[in-house]
Parts: sequence; structure tokens; C-alpha cells
Amino acid sequence: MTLSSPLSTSQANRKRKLSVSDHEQDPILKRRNAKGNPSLRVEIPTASQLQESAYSDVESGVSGADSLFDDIFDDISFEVGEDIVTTSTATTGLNTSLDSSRPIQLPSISPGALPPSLIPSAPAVRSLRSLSSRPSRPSQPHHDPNGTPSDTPSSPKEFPIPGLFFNPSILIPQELASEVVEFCMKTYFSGRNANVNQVMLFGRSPTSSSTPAVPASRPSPSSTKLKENEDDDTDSQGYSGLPPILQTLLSHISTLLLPHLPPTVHSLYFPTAAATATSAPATCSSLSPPLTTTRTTRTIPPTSSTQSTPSPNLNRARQAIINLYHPGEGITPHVDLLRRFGDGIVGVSFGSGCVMEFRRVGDHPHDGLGDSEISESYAVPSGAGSSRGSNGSSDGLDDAYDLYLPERSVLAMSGDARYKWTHGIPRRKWDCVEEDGEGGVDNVVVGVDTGGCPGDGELLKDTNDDSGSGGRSSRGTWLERGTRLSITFRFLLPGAEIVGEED
Ligand SMILES: O=C(O)CCC(=O)C(=O)O
Ligand SMILES: [Fe+2]
Repeated sequence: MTLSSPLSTSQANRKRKLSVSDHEQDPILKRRNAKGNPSLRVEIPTASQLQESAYSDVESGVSGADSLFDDIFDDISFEVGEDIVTTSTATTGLNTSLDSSRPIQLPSISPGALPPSLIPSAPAVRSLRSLSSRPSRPSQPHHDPNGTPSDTPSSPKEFPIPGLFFNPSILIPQELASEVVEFCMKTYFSGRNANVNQVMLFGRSPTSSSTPAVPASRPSPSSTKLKENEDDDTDSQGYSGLPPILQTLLSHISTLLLPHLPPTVHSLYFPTAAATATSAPATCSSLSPPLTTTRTTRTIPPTSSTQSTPSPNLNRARQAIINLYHPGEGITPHVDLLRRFGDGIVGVSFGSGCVMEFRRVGDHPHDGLGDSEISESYAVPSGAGSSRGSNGSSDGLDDAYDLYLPERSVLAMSGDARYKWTHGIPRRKWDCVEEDGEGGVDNVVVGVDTGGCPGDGELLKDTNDDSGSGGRSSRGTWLERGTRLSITFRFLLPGAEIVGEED
């Protein structure tokens, strides 16, 4: 079986072909980049049952930023007969031009032994001051080849992009974070997958057992080692196919966000039969009961519209994309693939914080609308790299906002944030953040300009001070990035599912 996909549709019209072999034994596909770049691993249900239609939506896609990948992603070859297909993460814009003076070493993971940088720090990240294990400040951070020109950090302020939810006080529990990281590192990023830095997992929709719209997904190889839900990969919402630990993570995110999101928004990310009870379609009656926790912590009473508007994501299959970033790596600004994923994208940072940059998608009709690969689309935003300031936009917002995402924090994007703004992570090893005031939740919401902190001379921190702070200045604090793992959940749009039969 051969699947064709415009992995990159460059102006030179180079098209990359993805050939996926039938392989009965292993649902994991690995694409290999001959240039040895960090690779991506796609885990999908039952490779032997893939159908061409699975990727039909990207056959003619055009990426607005495709040229970014051309030199790296020139001629991908896919090995038929392997159970895994790998490729460069240029696909997703993950930085592949790493600092050669700092060899990347994927930690070897043994049970209970996480790489230090991925062991979640014990104290909750309530304040930037409490961020743990910061080495001495960088010598010349603004000269870091992975960095960007220096500038001053922005003042902390309310994050204004509609549809973007982020609250740094909402953190995944430490214990769960550790389990998730350990599972992911062991399962997806170690051993023969040492060069992999992205994995995509596809779940089944709640109705797939009766409606074969979404294929079966065999449990991940290590799922049998998990303590909970060992024999059942279906969660309380009826979603299945994802490793149980990720479903546990989803349940926690749902519970954490419930008091903070309007019901309609919450049900976008976590559709349940109950959330749409009033007008739920008949198929909902077959769903498992909603999470009980969601009933007890809700502080925002449901509105009538909530009761009467089914979540568009109800019964859609979820995809989990897991990205591993070494210090200095990032992801190119992009809008997640429009034709593949629905509204409502939620992700968690593990192991390290980083700055995420949001840029308004430009007026050009292709901005943010192209497909560069099977999972992502990239946009060249209007005014990319531009400084803040009034731009005369009708909504009064600037074109650029930066946000520091502490480890274990949750980011949710819907509406404008999902469709009208790109998100990306700058490729640098240090982020400059700024606090505001003396603590409290608001103080942890920090803005970071694309440039970062002032230069060395302006840092107040003593060079020899290894007290844990990365260096402070009157205008900001340098935070060194560690190895970061992110897990992002998205819903597959109708027709975008990978179609197949259950095992
Ligand atoms: O690493 C992250 O938090 C973002 C990942 C992302 O945007 C993506 O995979 O589409
Ligand atoms: Fe994304």
C-alpha cells in the first residue's frame, strides 16, 4: 500500500512521497530521513488497514512556510517493510540545527530513572522565583546561535487572545507528570527511537465500536505495563485507543479546566454525553457516563446554550502528538492543520518550561491555511518578528504575544487562538521572563518579547551565584530551558480519520 502526501509542497514543486508498508505486527510507522535528522514517529492503528483516504486531505495542500523545510526535507524515502517509518521533524519545524558544541544526548531511560531535566521539579511553579535548578546565567545569551536579538521583556499582562486559555496556577499533579514523562520517554524516545522527537498517536472515537469510522488502535507496546486500566484502553468518556496514561492525563486536564472554562468551551475540549444531554443525538446514549469529577467541581453554571449545543467534537477521535524538545529546539510558528483537526486543542508542558509565541495570522489567504505535512500546517504570520505595539487592528490587539509555559502547565486553544493566530516556540536555550509584583497567580503570567532579557551587563545576578535563579535583571529573569516534552490533544475532523477496521 502506498500513501501519497505532499509532505512538503515547495514552490519548486517538490513532492515527498510517503509509502507505508503493510505490516501486520506493529502499528507503528517510522519515516526515515536520509540526512539523519531527528525523526518523527507516527503511531497509528493497524498499519495494514490504512487506507489511502487517510491522507487524502493533504494531497494537495500547500504550506505557506514550506520553503523552511525544503533543504532539510528534500527527498524523504520511506522504507517499505519496516514496522517504523521515520522522517525529519522539519516536518513540524522542530529545530534540527542544534548547537554542535553541545551534543544532544537522549537519556537512556530505565524504570524509575528519568533524565534529570525531565524529572519534574518538586515545588509547584507558583512563581518564577521558585523555578528550580537554574544554573548560572548564560555568558552571552543574546549571542546564542539559537537565540534571537536581545530586547527587553514585556510587562506581564493579561493574555488577550480570544480563545486562548492559560493559567499558570493550573498544573498537572507532580506524580502524574512523572508517570507520563517516564512512560513517554521509555516508550517512544529511547532505544532504537533515540533520534525520534515527535510521536503521533491516534485514538478511536467513542462510537467507533459500533461505527467503523475510526480504526482500531492496538494498545501501545508498553501499555500493558501500566498500573491502571491495564486491560481497558477505553476511558470514562468512551474514548479509546490512546495509552491509558494519556487518558488519565486527559481526565485530569478536564477536571482542572472545568471550573475555569465556560461549559460550551469545556465541552469543546472534553465532549461528554452529559454536556450535550438536552439535545444529544441518539448515539450519545451509548456513551459511557461522563467523568464524575466534572460534576462536582463546576463553578460556572451551565447555560441554556450549553445544554442545547452539542460539542462539535462529540464522537470525534482524538489524536495525541508528543513532542520532545532538547534545549535550543523549537517549533516553527504554525496553525495546526485546518483540514485535519477540529477546534479545541489542549496541551501540557512537561520537564521544562519555554516561551510560546503567538502571532496573528496575516491577511494573505494562504497564511495558516496550508498543509506541509500530515499533521501540521505552518504559516508565515503577518508581521512575524515585529515588535509589539498598536497595529491598528480592529480588535485592538497587537500582532504578537509571548507566553511562558511552565512545566506541567496546560494550554488550551480554541476559536481565534486556534485559527487566527500561529503558535510557535523560538529556538533558543534561554528565555527571559518578567514577574510582576510580589507573587500570586497573576504574577506568574509572564510575557516575553521575542528578544529576551537585557545583556550580561545588565543582569543583577552574580556570575558565581548558583542559587538556582538563572540570573535576574531589573527587566527580567533568564530561565534556561531543559528538555521539554509536550503532549497536545486534538480532534480529528470527519474524513480525516485514519480509516480501518478494528483488530
Ligand atoms: O510543544 C508544544 O507545546 C506545541 C506543539 C505544537 O504546537 C504542535 O505539535 O502542533
Ligand atoms: Fe501546534
